[in-house]
Amino acid sequence: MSLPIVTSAPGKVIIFGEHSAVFKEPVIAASVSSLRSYLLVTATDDENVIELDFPDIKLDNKWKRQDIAVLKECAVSAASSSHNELSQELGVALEPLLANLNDPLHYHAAYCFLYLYTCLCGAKTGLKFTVKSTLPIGAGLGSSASISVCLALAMGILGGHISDSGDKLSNSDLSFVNTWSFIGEKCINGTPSGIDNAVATYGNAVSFQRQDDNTIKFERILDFPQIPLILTNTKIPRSTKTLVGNVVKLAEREPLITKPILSAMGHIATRGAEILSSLSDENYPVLLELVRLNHGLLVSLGVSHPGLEVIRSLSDTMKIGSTKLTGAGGGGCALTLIDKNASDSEIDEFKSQLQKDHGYVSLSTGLGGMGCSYVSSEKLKGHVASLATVFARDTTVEEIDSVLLPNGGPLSWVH
Ligand SMILES: Nc1ncnc2c1ncn2[C@@H]1O[C@H](COP(=O)(O)OP(=O)(O)OP(=O)(O)O)[C@@H](O)[C@H]1O
Ligand SMILES: C[C@@](O)(CCO)CC(=O)[O-]
Ligand SMILES: [Mg+2]
Repeated sequence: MSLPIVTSAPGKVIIFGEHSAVFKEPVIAASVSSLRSYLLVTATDDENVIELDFPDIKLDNKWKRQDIAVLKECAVSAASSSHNELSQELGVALEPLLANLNDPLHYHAAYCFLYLYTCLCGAKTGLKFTVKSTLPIGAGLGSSASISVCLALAMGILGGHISDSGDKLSNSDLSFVNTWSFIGEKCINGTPSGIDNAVATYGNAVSFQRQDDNTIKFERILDFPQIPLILTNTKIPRSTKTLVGNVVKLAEREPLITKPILSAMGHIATRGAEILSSLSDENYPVLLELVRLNHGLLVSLGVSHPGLEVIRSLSDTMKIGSTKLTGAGGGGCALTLIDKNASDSEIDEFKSQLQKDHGYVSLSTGLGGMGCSYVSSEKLKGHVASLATVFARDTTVEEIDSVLLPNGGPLSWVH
């Protein structure tokens, strides 16, 4: 395997079914292929270390060969056991390597990295992993899944599980990345449903339902319609792990109340999928209604935030469309599905009021597009200097996009 290598994965928007997905209800989500994470793997100067450089969260950490070597046995056993649960033994063995990381953002990112690395690459050293993302972190757009997918794909190639000589990722490559990025999501989030990593792996749009036996009913929706929506980032920080944990606790405390709420959310996702598969001017208002219903149920589970209600309330007042939180909620992003009667100037006014009065940022983006992808070292020849520049600290989104964004930049991506 020659270096450098670059991998990438998109963010996602959940249209219907966040939180209920964790309780094995159906969920529909689409990739946001213009907002992505990118991972560059290079050789380190000191071949006795592995280095993790996550400039977006100001984390740069190195581990020595002997620290990694002691994990070998439990990593082999974790890699060969069930891929639905994390290995407690490996978790305990990793603790001393994470002991200096007090910020939970750092801890979970490094835990995900080390868990995947030891399982997929063994005790190899001499590698540096640098991650840059154009996705807002912790805002509901699947940043954690996109970095897990980047890591799983790169480590799949480095560990010899995925060949980097083809011109396409095979179904079994994608299934490998999906399985291991789910493990990475577990390291960051505890009990994810697997929807975020599935969308970041496969791209486009996906309908997904975890079954009671933990298998997944999964459909790739290749002709997902472009629905007119506005994403608004409140920039209110929150953690998916905490929000999902709170809903799980509520469901344990009040099963008779929460079960019908969660199953109603599942019915919304099923109905939403039906409407999206035959979207027309006639049934479009039903989609708006489903967004309103879905948000109301999420509010009842306690995962909204006054800052998100500002967006919902303004879109109702101005009759712009229907708003729901997207992702885990508690802050982060809301999506507003635009009412076809809303004029362009009203939509502009809606965005600028949210910006002026609350400092919120509107993200205009299409849905769907490329899932995980990589550029092999062969195809990176001639680009090494520009890669060093964009993966440095403090590069802007525009600078990153100009070099790395698939379908626009100079690199030829395999996907
Ligand atoms: N660019 C990045 N660099 C390093 N770590 C990151 C990056 N992006 C995400 N992470 C990790 O993922 C965590 C955020 O994940 P979290 O699941 O809370 O939010 P999200 O994935 O953005 O939103 P959601 O899960 O609701 O879609 C961070 O705490 C960090 O550990
Ligand atoms: C809140 C949640 O439903 C979506 C987070 O993007 C959690 C999950 O499904 O893993
Ligand atoms: Mg996440």
